[in-house]
Amino acid sequence: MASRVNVQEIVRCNPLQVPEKFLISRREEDEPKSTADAFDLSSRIPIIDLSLLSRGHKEELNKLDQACKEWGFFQVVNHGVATEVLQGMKDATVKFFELPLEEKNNIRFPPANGRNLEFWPDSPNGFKEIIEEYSSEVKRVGEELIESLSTIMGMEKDTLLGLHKELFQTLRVNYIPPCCRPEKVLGIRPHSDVTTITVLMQEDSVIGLQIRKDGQWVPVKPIPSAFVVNVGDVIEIWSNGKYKSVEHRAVPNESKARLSYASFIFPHFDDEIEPIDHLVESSRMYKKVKYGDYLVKAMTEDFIGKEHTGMAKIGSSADVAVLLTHLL
Ligand SMILES: O=C(O)CCC(=O)C(=O)O
Ligand SMILES: [Fe+2]
Repeated sequence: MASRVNVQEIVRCNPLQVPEKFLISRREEDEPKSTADAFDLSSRIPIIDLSLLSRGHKEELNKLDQACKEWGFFQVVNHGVATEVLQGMKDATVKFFELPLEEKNNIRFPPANGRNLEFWPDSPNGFKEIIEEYSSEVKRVGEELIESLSTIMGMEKDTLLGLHKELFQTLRVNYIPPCCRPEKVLGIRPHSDVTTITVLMQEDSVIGLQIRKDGQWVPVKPIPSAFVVNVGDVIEIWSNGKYKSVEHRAVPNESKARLSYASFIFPHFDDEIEPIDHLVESSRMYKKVKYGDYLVKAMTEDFIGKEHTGMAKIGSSADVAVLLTHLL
């Protein structure tokens, strides 16, 4: 198999030289910087107690509603996933990243079709097993959150889950090496997630995730053992824009590597996504899209930030282009 670019090797061989392709573009340099205001906003990112939420606690459901409307992001505590499982996942992953480069280069890339243990590497010892344990716990957390989303969207608890012909889940571990020029480099470019929801575990001691809010890049300060959850594009479309799939990015740290564990929860490729009738108040903002087509286009074309959501927006430039070709 052809070897892939390995950022650990790049940093090991030449820690002071950042390759051109990792430097932020001019367009991204125009982005707002994180200011004191951003740090202030950061302390207002909602914190949701899953045990209350799942028992139908009214106040907690209201908090979720506000969080999805105003932030698109929240942290989840009291989720019931044992600390040993969270730590076990982190420990095994660190061991995985310490494996020799040749061994990592021999790993097959899975097709993007959801959770399948067959595609995860056998070493380090116990890696597959902890991934399975961690992922099934995260799936339970994801399902409980989707049930509460269904409730706050004015539907029966199981309606949203039922709109998924099948509920898929994938796990991506992001590794961002320490970087000598953190202000010039982006670890993960600005994007919104093409998911129903994303459940992220971050390092307890390294800040890296930033979300776009009120024209600022707001850091999401880790709360030990909490998950960071964000509403994805699918919920934004189903709710006709009431709940926001918010742009976010990850920046490197000067002295420490940062790992993050993103579990993406999303529908079947054949599912058709469109605003749910009773959530359309005045005008319909999104048209019907086939999830698989939307995902593939979002992943393969050169979009920045939330540009790809234009594919589903009524009245976007993509729409006008189609109309023009029909008229000509
Ligand atoms: O590393 C992070 O905190 C964010 C990861 C992320 O946004 C993603 O994997 O989609
Ligand atoms: Fe993301």
